[in-house]
Order: sequence, then C-alpha cells, then structure tokens
Amino acid sequence: MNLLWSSTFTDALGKLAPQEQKQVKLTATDLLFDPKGNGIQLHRVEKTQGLWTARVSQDLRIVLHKDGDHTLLVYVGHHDEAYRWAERRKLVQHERTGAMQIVELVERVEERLIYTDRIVEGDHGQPLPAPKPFAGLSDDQLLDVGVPRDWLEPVQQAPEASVDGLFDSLPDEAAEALLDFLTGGRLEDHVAVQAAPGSDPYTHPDAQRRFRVLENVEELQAALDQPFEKWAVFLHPAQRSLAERDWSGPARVTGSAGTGKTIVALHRAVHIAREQADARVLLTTFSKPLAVSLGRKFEILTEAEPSLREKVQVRTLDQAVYDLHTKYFGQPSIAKSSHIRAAIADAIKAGLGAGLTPEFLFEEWDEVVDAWNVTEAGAYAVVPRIGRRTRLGPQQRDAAWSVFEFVRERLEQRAVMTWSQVFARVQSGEEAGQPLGYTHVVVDEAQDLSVAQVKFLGAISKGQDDALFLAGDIGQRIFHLPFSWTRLGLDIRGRSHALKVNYRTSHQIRSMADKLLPATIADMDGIEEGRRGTVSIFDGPDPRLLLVESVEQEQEAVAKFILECLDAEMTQAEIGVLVRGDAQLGRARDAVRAAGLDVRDDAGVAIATMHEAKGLEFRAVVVMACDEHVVPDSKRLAMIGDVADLEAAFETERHLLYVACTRARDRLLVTGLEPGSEFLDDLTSRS
Ligand SMILES: Nc1ncnc2c1ncn2[C@@H]1O[C@H](COP(=O)(O)OP(=O)(O)OP(=O)(O)O)[C@@H](O)[C@H]1O
Repeated sequence: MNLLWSSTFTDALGKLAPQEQKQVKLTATDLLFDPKGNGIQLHRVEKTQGLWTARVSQDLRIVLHKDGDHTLLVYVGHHDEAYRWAERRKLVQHERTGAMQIVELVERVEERLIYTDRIVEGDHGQPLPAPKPFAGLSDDQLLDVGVPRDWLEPVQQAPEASVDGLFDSLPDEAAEALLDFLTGGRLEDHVAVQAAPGSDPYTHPDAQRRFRVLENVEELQAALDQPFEKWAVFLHPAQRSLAERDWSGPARVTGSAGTGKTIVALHRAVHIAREQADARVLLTTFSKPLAVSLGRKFEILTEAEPSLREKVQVRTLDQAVYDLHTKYFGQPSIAKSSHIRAAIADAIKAGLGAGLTPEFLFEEWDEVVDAWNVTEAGAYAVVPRIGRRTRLGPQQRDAAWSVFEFVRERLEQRAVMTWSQVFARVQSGEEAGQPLGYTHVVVDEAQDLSVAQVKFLGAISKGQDDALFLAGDIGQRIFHLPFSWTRLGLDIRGRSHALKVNYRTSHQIRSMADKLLPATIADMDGIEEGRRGTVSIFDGPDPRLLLVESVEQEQEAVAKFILECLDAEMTQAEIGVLVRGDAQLGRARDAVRAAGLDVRDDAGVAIATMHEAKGLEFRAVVVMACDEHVVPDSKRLAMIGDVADLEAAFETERHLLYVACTRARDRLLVTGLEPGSEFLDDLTSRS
C-alpha cells in the first residue's frame, strides 16, 4: 500500500493557520505509517466514489482517495468545506492518456459555466450567438490532450466569455492545451503521452505533476513544512524530462521568463547528486544575489535528503574559479575597470592609439583582447571580433595593439589580473592536470555568461557527455552583448529545449510583456528560440500603463497603486518598484513615501534597479520612470564607441524592460513621463 499526496492537498494545507497545519501534519504522519488508516476515524463521502475523510480534529478533515493499492491525500479543510470539495470531485484514470486525474463533476460546477444561448451584439446592434472557440474540435482531439470524457461537451459548447471558469475545472494538461489553442497555438503540440495498458496511472508524466508517492517520513515532513514550495515536488513533465535526461553533450534549457528554468537547474543538480555516487556538482550563476537565492532554494529542495548537500556546491562561477586560482596559483588581485581606463588614458597621453577613442579602445579590450586573452599582435590580427562589426585596417589595428600592450604591461607592474586572465589560467592548469574538483557544472542565467566564462565552461566540459547543463533565456540577456558560444568551444546545438508553461506571471501580464520581444529569437549560433505558444497557469487583472505630465503625478499614481495592493492583502515585501538605473531610485523612494510607507531595506516595499531585479519576483510590480531618454538609457547608448554595437546595446535595453515587467505575478503598473519610452508603443501594440 502506497501513500501519495496531491498538489491540491498542498494548496489547501498552505491556506490553513499554522496551528491547524501542525495538527494536519500529525494525522498525515500517522497515515504514512498506516496508509489504511486503521487507527484513524474515516468516513466515506457519500456522493462520490472512493473518497473518504479522515478526522484531524473536531473541525478539520483530510480528504482521502482509497483504492486497492493507493491511499492519496487530496484535500484538507474545515469540516463542511472539505465535504463540499469532495462531493464535487472524482478521481479517474483518463481513458486515452492513462493518467490519473482529479475531475470536477460537471453537474456540480454548472453554475460557473454559462452555456449555449448566450448572445453578443453584432456591429449593427443585432443579436448574434456568442462565439464558441472550441466548437470545431472533435472528441478525439480533446481526449488526446487529456480533456476528461465528461467535459467534452462543456468544452465544445463553452462560449469565449466563460473559458476562464472552464480552465479552472479542467486538469492542467488539458487547460494548457486549450489555452494555447485559444491564443493561436496548435492542439497537436500538446498531445499527451499514452500510458502502456495496465501501467500505474500515478506514474504517467501528467499524473506526476500533481501526485507524488511518499517514500519516507523525511519527505513527508519536508513537503508539509513547505506547502508553498510546490516546485520542489510537482514538476511539469517537460521540466522533469529535461532535468533527468542523459545528455550526449552540453545541454541547455530555455524558455521565457517564469517558465521554471531555475527550477529545472536545481532539480538537475539534485538528480545528478542523487544518481551518481561520486558526483561533485557546481551549481552556479553569474551574480552573488542570484547565487544566494539559488542556495536558499537548494536547501529547500534537499531538506529531506541533506546528505546530497555534500555533493553540491552553490556559488558564483567567478567565486569558484577565484578559489581554484588561489589553490593552485595563489590569491589573485583583480583589476578594476577604472585601472584599465586609466591605463588607456595614459597610453593615449604617451602618443599611442592614434585616432582611436578611449571608449572604443576600452570596449575592444574588454570584449575582444581581454575576453579572448589575446597576448600577441599576430593573434589579434586573426581573432574573431565577435559582436564588433567595425572593421579595423592594419594601421588602426597596430595603433590599437600598442595601447593593449601598454595596458597589459601596466597590469603586470601592478600585479593585478583581469577575470579573463584568472579563468584562462585556471583552464590551462586544468589542461595540465590540476583537477577542478567538479564532475558536473549546472549554470543558471546562462544568457549572461561572459566570453571568458563560456570559453572556460566549453573547455572543461569537452569529451564528457553530461558534464554541463545550462539554463537561460536569450531574451533576458542584460549584461553582455551577444556572441557565439560555438566559436568559443561550447556547442549545444541539438540539445537546447524550451519550456512553455509559465508558472510565475498571469496570462495578462505575460501577453503584454511578450510584445517587447520578437516571436522567435536566434542566438549567435543560429539556434532559434520560439517564444510563442507559452501559456500562463493563471489569470489576473490587465496590466496598466500610465504616462503623465510630471513626476508628482507619477508619484501619486504609484502611491495609489501600492495602497490598492496593500488593500488586496499583499504585504509590503510582495510589492516591487523597479527603475532603469540609480538615477531614478529617488523617484521610486518618493513614491513609496507618498504612500505613507517607510523606505526600508527589510520587509518594506522593494525598490531596485532593473538589473538588480533579475531573479526576483513580486506579487505586484511598478516599473517606474519609463521616460523617453531613460529607457533605453540614452547616456549609455551615446557612450558606445563602436557604432555597430549600438543595435545590440539597444536590444539589451529592451530586454531590461522585459525582465522588469516579468517580475510581476498578479499586478503590473508601468509609468513614465510623456511622451514615454519608445518601447511602450510595443507594449500597447495589438499583435
Ligand atoms: N513545477 C512548478 N510548480 C510550481 N511552481 C513552479 C514550477 N516551476 C516553476 N515554478 C515557479 O514559477 C516561478 C518561476 O520559476 P523560475 O524562477 O524557475 O523561472 P525562470 O524561467 O528561471 O524565470 P526567469 O527567466 O525570470 O529567471 C517561481 O516562483 C517558481 O517557484
């Protein structure tokens, strides 16, 4: 006899008071040791088959499903409400896919659905029947994507206005397929796996996203302690398959913001640690705040298996490589960009670099010479100047090279190293037999890796099929200009797969933010990422966009929005106010103060730049100060020395706004001063 629990149970548990949750945990633990529930008061729910309630306390009941082999915890709540929930549902194995589903009884939810005779008004005021978007779909098509038989007709007859209520009643896989279809996608892309006859209906990939077998008491405790962290347990089949697959080379998971790439990276690291006895995994990303957040989630995920923590190290890639350098070559002293700029200025003063601007020379150093660790003039003449499309004639190249030699000598005199030099040295050490100490590297936010980091990862993963796993979204690249990974030795072609279910952001916010980016983005290796066809798993209010005449009006509007969110029972920490850069932070602070709130670092409304917001999420977000010269940042664009780089930098500004908008789960307000950022036209466009 197996004990299982379902995501509906976790959701319901999360809504109970802490004291009630404790009582539920005791009864659930008793059931783990005695799944038949012999010592517990059980009552059959009369109107539905197979459902029982277990008494937790005078008022609380767990709803169970019992069949020959399984006892499944499906819900928990106060007495009457728990019975009402149970009386509206049944558990059945889907006749086509073989997945176990919790199905709402059609006759009990009819009040939520408004059928057939709904009328809408035509162009000339004449009555027309309401459009039924799924009327043309056959029973077979609907069964293929997991619509339960009882729901075939309600789906086919549903008028457009009632589809939201319909989606709430359908199993997730069916709702996602229909939602994609409704927004222009193809139903055939969602045909579910069909289980072999006689196989366990709980092991079907679609069933595993909502049901979980409890292996031991530690796992039960971990799940009950973290009812909000559903991602730790219930993965989408596409997420699980990417995390657990054997790869024949470096692999990448992509997907638009909020599709669970970080979650897949975490599960991937844990999967390797669990499966391979001698694994030493580096779970990494590019910035410290992101690594801290990754580390916190990793702790949650391994709560029931703390022994796995010894096999996984979570830290930034820079930190990991810095430590390796310290171990093998001594502690490096890192050159700051101000050192480089000063050396370039001195070189120009000394008469070098004729005709080339300091800004051009700095970018050329940063993106080509240093990134590729070019140390000889001959190598500079042939290095692929990726991302730099301004051609240099031989004389200009010689002039530039004289500056770079000067810079390199200056750094040596000062005994400082660039990050690229640190990476290159550790890589050469590894090639000469100095072990890194990691068998696998899992990288989150890989779109923002630098040239030196990609080169390093490409080199260390060579010849090992499963050694490198990357998660990232090129539509969110905000720190570096694009470059080819393949030319740096990191080839993921044929092993890059996109996630399509958005768990973070409401349908309305995601649809608006998506308009900022093209439907398909290709990276510099020609790998295309299709961004359309992504569906959100929940709805919310339409995002708002507001252009005003003065900063005072903006402040007032943002303050009002914040107060509305607080009225809707959000905490201050669940609200984020994001701006393009440091120069606009004052406007954000003033708006928070105008709402009568203190500006605080802890537990207050979060105020951050768009760059800092990467990796964060909030229930409500205000993207403020989207003014004409702020987004894109005209000062930054004006400073770009290589004219050809302008276009790429412009795109990263667009990505920034996308990142900011997609931090919102339920509510989004975008504000700016008239006439507003040019990107706002895209946000409001119809397509
Ligand atoms: N299987 C899942 N079940 C429940 N929640 C999930 C699942 N997968 C992801 N989430 C939730 O969705 C949200 C977004 O996940 P995550 O941060 O991994 O997305 P992402 O694709 O990395 O986003 P971004 O591109 O913005 O960094 C998080 O709150 C996460 O907990």
